Formats: sequence, structure tokens, C-alpha cells
Amino acid sequence: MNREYILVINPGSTSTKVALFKDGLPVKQKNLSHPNEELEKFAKVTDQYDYRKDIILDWLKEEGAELQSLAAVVARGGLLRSIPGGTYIVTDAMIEDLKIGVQGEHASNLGGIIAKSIGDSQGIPSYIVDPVAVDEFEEVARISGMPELPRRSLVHALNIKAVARRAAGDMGKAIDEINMIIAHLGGGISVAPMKKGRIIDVNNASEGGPLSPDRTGTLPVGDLIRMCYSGKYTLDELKKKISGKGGLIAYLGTNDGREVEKMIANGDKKADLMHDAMTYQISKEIGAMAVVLSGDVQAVVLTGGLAYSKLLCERIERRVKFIAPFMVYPGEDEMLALAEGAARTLSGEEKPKIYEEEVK
Ligand SMILES: Nc1ncnc2c1ncn2[C@@H]1O[C@H](COP(=O)(O)OP(=O)(O)O)[C@@H](O)[C@H]1O
Ligand SMILES: CCCC(=O)OP(=O)(O)O
Repeated sequence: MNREYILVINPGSTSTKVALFKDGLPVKQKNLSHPNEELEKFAKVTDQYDYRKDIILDWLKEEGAELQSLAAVVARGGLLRSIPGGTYIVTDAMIEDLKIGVQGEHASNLGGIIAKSIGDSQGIPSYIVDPVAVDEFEEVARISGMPELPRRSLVHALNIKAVARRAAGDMGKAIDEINMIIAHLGGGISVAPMKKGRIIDVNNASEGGPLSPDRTGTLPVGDLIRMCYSGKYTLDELKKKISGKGGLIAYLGTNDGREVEKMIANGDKKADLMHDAMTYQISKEIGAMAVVLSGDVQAVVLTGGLAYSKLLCERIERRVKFIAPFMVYPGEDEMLALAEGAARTLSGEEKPKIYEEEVK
């Protein structure tokens, strides 16, 4: 059987997106949503390994796709050590760090692990591309105020870079000619100032910045310390309260933006306030990043699943439109960006990076 397909795996906090690419085009793809009731059965993200892998293998079966037809497996990379952008071959050292979650727990840690297990079973390569640990910070952005706790780059790098290329193209520019602020609005939220193609700062999408569908974002730090020492919660419970059970889900019982909008349409005042609070915090972060770029901003760009919402985009546009032209690219270009990264290495156009050699 010809090995002609690239299997693309993209585990997010609320879904696993899968696709089969052939000759640069998606021939099959699906967004496999994971209801909160399913995910909350697992204490840790790595415990979801069998659950998510089985769902992917079942999908391949449903589509009649044989594992023997795969040429490579590529996945979204996780909270690894800080590394430059690019395509990486999944190595054993990377797997160790993904299992530990060296920069925290996140569904994307499962990407490389599942990719390598499927890849190894077929004797084919497995890759990750532009993982969330991509770090292009300017030095000043790393300073927090406590030397032991530098600010860290955890960012939806893959989609932000792909959307930046599209937005720049739509403006008739190359990505390295302009500055933009790109807000990826998914289960987690990244608001990134992009200076001539480099992500020079970002809120930490796991633990800081605006509240998101399932994350608190930045919290009042003194009150948080007191909560940690209250004796009421274990470390794991507190981590979950911040990421997984924080943000919209903590107030409204759902992390689904569509559900929240149904609640608003039905006259639910609390849902309306929470939705407005999220858009207020996103707008505030966009304003902060405009200052990072000294106001030299050619576009404010929204992307990610939440950007499908007209109401959400309108609420943000109203507050930030004075900064620069406003552009919206709902959803994500991650699957194509992943497939292209793998295709470039398979064709020899790009040499894959080795994680152990790139760690900062
Ligand atoms: N049409 C829509 N309107 C409002 N929210 C949406 C819509 N489509 C998706 N979403 C929301 O976007 C969020 C997920 O975005 P996505 O970029 O797929 O995130 P992730 O990759 O983190 O799972 C969820 O809260 C989902 O409910
Ligand atoms: C840690 C950044 C990645 C992230 O938040 O991804 P999701 O929005 O898919 O959860």
C-alpha cells in the first residue's frame, strides 16, 4: 500500500481535531468535541491518552483509512521547555518532557505522545510544529517583578503564525513588514503583539491574561496566595480551578461559547455579564499590547473558535477599533500549518529540528 497520507492530530482543551492530508490538501477532517462530563473523569491530562488515542483510531476506521497508508504523523506540540519556532521530530527526550508537562498540563502535551506512538507502530516519522512553548520574547517582556518567577511565553503560536501570514497577505504585505496584535480566542486565550513576524510578548495562555472559557486568567495574587494556604484545597484542585474549571465554566457551568450565547439570548443576565467581562478583559489586553508596540500597529486580528461569534467580535471591536483596522479569521489554520510543516520535512525542503538541541 502506498504511504500517501499525513495524519494531523490537534488536541485542544475542548476538542481533538484530526485530518488526513494528501498532496497538501485535507481529504478527510473532523472536529471531535469532548463534552466536559467526559474530560472531568480524568484527574490529569496525560490520563486522557488512551481516551483521545482510541477516538482518533476509531475515526480512522470509520473513514476506512488504513494505518499502512500513512507517511507521517504530525501533532500540535505542548508545554515543552522554551524553544524557537519550527518543525521538530518527536524524540524520546521530548516525550519525557511532554509526559511531565515541564511548563504545565495541557491537552496539547498529548499531541506528540500520540503521534509518536502511532508513527512508531508504522515505522514512520512523527513531528510537532510551532508548539505552544515557542518563545520569541524580547528580554524586557520576561521580567515579572520577582526574579524567581520570570514571565513565560505560552502561546497559540501555530495558529497565530498561520493567521498572521494570511492577514499580512490580505493586506498585500509580507509578515516581516508589519506589526499586528493577534488574539487567539479558543479554550485558552493568547493576545500576542507580533513585531515583524515575531511574537515578542504574550499573556500566558495557560495561567494569565483574560479569563477564557475554561481558565481564570490573571487573578488577584494576594488573595490567591491566601486561598492556597487556606487548607481547603489540594495542589491538584487549585491547578484545576485555574485551568480546566476556571473562567466561564466556573460561573456558568459551561465552557461552550455557543451555549453561553444561547443563555444570553434567553435573557440570562449573568451569562451576559460574564460574556461582556471576557470581551472587556480581551480588549484590555489588546490595548496593553498596542502599548508594547508603541502604537505602531497595522491590524488587530481575532481568530480561534470564539471568533465565530458575531456578538463577541462586535463587543471587542467596539472597544479596540481606535487602535488599528480590525480583522477576523474565525477558527484556526492549525491543521494546514501542521500538515505543511510535516510535508516540508518529508520533501527535504526543511530540516526538522531536534528538541534537545534547541532548548533555551
Ligand atoms: N460559532 C461559535 N460561537 C461561539 N463560540 C464558539 C463557536 N464555535 C466554537 N466556539 C467556542 O470556541 C471555543 C473553542 O475554540 P477552539 O479554538 O476550537 O479551542 P480549543 O482548540 O482550545 O478547543 C469553545 O468555547 C467553543 O464553544
Ligand atoms: C497553553 C496555550 C495553548 C492553549 O491554551 O490551547 P487551547 O486553547 O487549545 O486550550
